Amino acid sequence: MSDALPVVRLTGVTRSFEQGGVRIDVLKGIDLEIGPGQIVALLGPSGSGKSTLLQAVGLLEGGFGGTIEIGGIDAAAEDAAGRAALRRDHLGFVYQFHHLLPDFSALENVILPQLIAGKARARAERRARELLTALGLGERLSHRPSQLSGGEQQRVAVARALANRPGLVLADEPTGNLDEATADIVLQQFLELVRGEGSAALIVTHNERLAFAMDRVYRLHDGRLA
Ligand SMILES: Nc1ncnc2c1ncn2[C@@H]1O[C@H](COP(=O)(O)OP(=O)(O)OP(=O)(O)O)[C@@H](O)[C@H]1O
Repeated sequence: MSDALPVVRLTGVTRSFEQGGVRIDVLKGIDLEIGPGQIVALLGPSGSGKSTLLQAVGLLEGGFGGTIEIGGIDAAAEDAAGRAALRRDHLGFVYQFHHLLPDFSALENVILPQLIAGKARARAERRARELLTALGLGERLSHRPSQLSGGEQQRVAVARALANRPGLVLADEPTGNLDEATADIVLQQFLELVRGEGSAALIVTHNERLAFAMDRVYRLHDGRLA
């Protein structure tokens, strides 16, 4: 294990929900450390709290106990703007459904987050072309999401997540809405690209075979990681 700073470190992270007067403890004390470039699979039955754990790392929601550090910075010590900056500078997101902007082309969907992060247009476009081409979409740059297949849409979402070179990519069942054969191909391409880029990743998946091709595999069970 190198002594490089982990991209994320969770210490004793907890999360409970209260519904109709009943309290459920979904996360009961999660310790997790992911180093630079490490690809980590997260498995677990439906309702075990995988998405909740990704939300903790994604800093989009409050209500978590314990400590969440991103790039060595304690997220709880930051205000909303500080947490937004941590997300922008360190994290990329891929969801089960792509959430691409429908009125923009594949290329523009990958350029946009880079412009928001302050990159110059020409550089952002070069990067977007490079990523989309690596994912086999070099001939689909000007297609809108509705003109792309489900697998192609998801690959654009992958390119978008990687556009700003995040230290950590968070992926919540990134191929969950695709048929099995397409899901396999897209997840493999995603893994190869993440590896090539040197990003770390935390990937929720039901694909045990591909999970075991990752660097580490965790299972979430009864609120804890094993
Ligand atoms: N906002 C909420 N309010 C109340 N309960 C919630 C809320 N969000 C999640 N839960 C509960 O927390 C538990 C974990 O949900 P979560 O979505 O994290 O599971 P998951 O492992 O991702 O499941 P799946 O594989 O089905 O997506 C579930 O019992 C769910 O009902």
